[in-house]
Amino acid sequence: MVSMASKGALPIWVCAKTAQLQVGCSDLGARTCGFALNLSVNGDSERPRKWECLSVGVLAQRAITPVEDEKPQTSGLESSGAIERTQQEEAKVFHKDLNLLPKPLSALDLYSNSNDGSKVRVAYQGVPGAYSEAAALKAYPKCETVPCDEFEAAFKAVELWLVDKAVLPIENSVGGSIHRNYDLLLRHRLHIVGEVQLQVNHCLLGLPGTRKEDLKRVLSHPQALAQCEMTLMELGVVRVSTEDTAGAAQIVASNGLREAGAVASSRAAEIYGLDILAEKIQDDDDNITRFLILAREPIIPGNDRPFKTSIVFTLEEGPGVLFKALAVFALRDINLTKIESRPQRKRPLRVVDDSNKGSAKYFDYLFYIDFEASMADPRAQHALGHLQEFAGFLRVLGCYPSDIIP
Ligand SMILES: O=C(O)C(=O)C[C@]1(C(=O)O)C=C[C@@H](O)C=C1
Repeated sequence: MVSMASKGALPIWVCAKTAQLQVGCSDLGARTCGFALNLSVNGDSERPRKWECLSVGVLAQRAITPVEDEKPQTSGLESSGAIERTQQEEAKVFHKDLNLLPKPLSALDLYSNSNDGSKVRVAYQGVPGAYSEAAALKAYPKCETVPCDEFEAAFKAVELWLVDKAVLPIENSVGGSIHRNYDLLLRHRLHIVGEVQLQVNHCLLGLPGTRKEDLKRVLSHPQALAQCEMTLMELGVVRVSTEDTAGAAQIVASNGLREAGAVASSRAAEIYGLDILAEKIQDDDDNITRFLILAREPIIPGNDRPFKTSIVFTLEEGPGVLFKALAVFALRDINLTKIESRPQRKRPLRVVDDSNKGSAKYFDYLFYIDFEASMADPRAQHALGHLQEFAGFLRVLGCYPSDIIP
């Protein structure tokens, strides 16, 4: 079967002989994109000979699709006679409009040279209208935003070259850390290449014509519900968790829920056709969420503007080790902006054998630290060299320009 590679999606190539599937532009292109799927049905590991564009995936929204020339070579045997004619007929049927011909993948498709991010595809968790999407647009005003259902899907989308970057929330000034993303940072091998600080002004949304007094339930992301605790207490509504704030607005709108409201952005109200029943309903006026921008490659640390570095490490057992670890920064006048500890999942308990007093168990932690210095700064290099003396494990998660709220 051959179907047309429409604009806005990735082609899936199938080998007629082995039924191997490959997603991407060409043999080379797909490898470059890092997601060749080889599903051999009969165990035949022979190099595929005849490739057809089977269908287009829902994996991506913009075309990164091959031109005819980019198809993997067909052997002389198979390109002869009837097969060749059939292919020519198919080509006529499917490529009448030259604009529909897929464009070759170029370096510009993968990296942006422009500051507005017009060539960048950025994954975020949630649906259009989520704050994470706003954060992506703050970082790359003309980027193409790609919604993902889970944080992990956004990590994977970058790893699989489906997108260039991911923008994910890491902490909020009221609600605190988003632990899931700390854990995922360690599990995945992406690099932090930037941060976005976003002022989050929550609105209470409802179907057109509803009044906030009529609401019995309010739906939103747990972080957003926590950030609006006082307003929601006053309203006396039941709080219902959703995957993201805009998703809550979508549920209220698409189900025509008259007795339910959503805590979400004013942009979500616009997108899903809801009324804004109250504005700035967060407990703290300065409600800031900090997002991280993740990419496959690190950026070259600079010292032309303020930079931050994020690291994660473990410490060996001993008195004052955390104090010593933090001192490596204090000694060099390096300011720490964040410290977070997470349990070491594979080794949550440490058993200390002391025959006089029995066995004591302590929790073992991973420490995440952000500090205000670039890795181009010798102070930061020396601090990390010093830290290695106490750390069992140390990884630099990224070095990136600090963001500011204007
Ligand atoms: O639900 C959204 O809109 C999100 O982008 C997620 C999120 C979060 O996880 O903290 C982002 C910003 C706000 O703090 C509330 C929710």
